[in-house]
Amino acid sequence: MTIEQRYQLAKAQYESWGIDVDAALAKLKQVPISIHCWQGDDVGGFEVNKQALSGGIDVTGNYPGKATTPEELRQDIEQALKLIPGQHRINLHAIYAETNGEIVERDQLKPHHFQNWIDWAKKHQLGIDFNPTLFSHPKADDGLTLSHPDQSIRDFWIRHCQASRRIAEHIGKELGSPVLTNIWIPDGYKDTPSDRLGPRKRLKESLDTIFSEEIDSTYNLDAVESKLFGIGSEAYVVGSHEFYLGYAVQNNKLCLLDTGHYHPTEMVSNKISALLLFSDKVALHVSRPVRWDSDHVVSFDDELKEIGLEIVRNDALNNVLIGLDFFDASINRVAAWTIGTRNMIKALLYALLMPNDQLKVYQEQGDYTKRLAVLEEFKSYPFGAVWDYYCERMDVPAGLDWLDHVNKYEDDVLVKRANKS
Ligand SMILES: C[C@H](O)[C@H](O)[C@@H](O)C(=O)CO
Ligand SMILES: [Mn+2]
Repeated sequence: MTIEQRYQLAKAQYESWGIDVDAALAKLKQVPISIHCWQGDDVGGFEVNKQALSGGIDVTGNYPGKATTPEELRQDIEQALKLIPGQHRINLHAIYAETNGEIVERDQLKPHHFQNWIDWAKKHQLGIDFNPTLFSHPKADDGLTLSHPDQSIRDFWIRHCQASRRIAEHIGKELGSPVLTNIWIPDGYKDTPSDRLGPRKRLKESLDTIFSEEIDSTYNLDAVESKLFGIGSEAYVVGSHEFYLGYAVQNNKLCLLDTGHYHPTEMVSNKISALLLFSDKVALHVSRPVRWDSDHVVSFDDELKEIGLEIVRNDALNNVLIGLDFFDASINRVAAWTIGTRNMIKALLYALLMPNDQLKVYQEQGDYTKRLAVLEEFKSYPFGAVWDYYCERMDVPAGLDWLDHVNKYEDDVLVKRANKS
């Protein structure tokens, strides 16, 4: 049976529930996923005076063929994009600046240091998102940045964040699409602090200074990302969830929820509807924590499906800015992007193919038996047939065929690259 024939059968089954499958696919096509560039080079970046990865995050594995130049990184992303249906965005960190062999301090970064990324994004019709990088730097060696007791260190990082917002504004103007600028800092303490309030007061003041410069939201949107703990900040993180939730709501900023940044049984899917009642937009870093904030490649698991459902059933496809955040160096990095991004899109499709309106009615009527029965029944509906059809229509490989392309790319490009270095 062809993909088209399998699709027609699946479509009929979904349509018996009143689900408009073609409309679901048309909607899906419009949803951009912000794909993080840092999966491609293990969060290295291209600074001339590059430092080891710090900030309490870690990448394990040594799969051959890591991108070591901006050209290689872009080439690898292009390969992944050929295997991912839809038109997406690329999420950059400030350390991916191109400075022509010159050492440029992070507080001195300018829009032109990202011109190659902008030109490339235009060529491939991609949006860009941005992150100041407040780690892997001598001024973050003690794990403190915007909350540092030393004013001069705080000022340096404030200037870096200000520079980042200006870069984002420029990119937003150039690409005609607002850039999400997300601030994440590693600040915290390994052991029980003797003062929790002081560092948080300093962080609040630093953020107020950073955001005191008005930037048009047509070009730039600001987000703040909390964390529960990191390596070396096990006891206390300055930018906790409550801190940033309060800050974002009070200051009209986006709260960015990273799925790896909460207690292991605390689910981001359960937070989205709560936040959307107080904020027009919410941002996500979809990741997969395995026992801790391990940043595994996103899997098509229960939590991912639940995130997709929460976005779709609350009609929030335009309100939830979906970004990815994982970095696995133990497998082919192009495959990592492909698997994780396809899974995110699959989760949205899965949600679009649910009888969400009926399920709400069952709940309102107190018919929890039917709610559970239908939710379970749909788990074995022919979702894969619709997914394959979508991939084929979007001109990317259906099923596992994408892996042949990755294997060929590995032989043609990655192995040769690894052998050269
Ligand atoms: C590269 C980091 O993962 C990223 O900036 C941040 O979003 C994070 O999640 C740190 O744990
Ligand atoms: Mn994150």
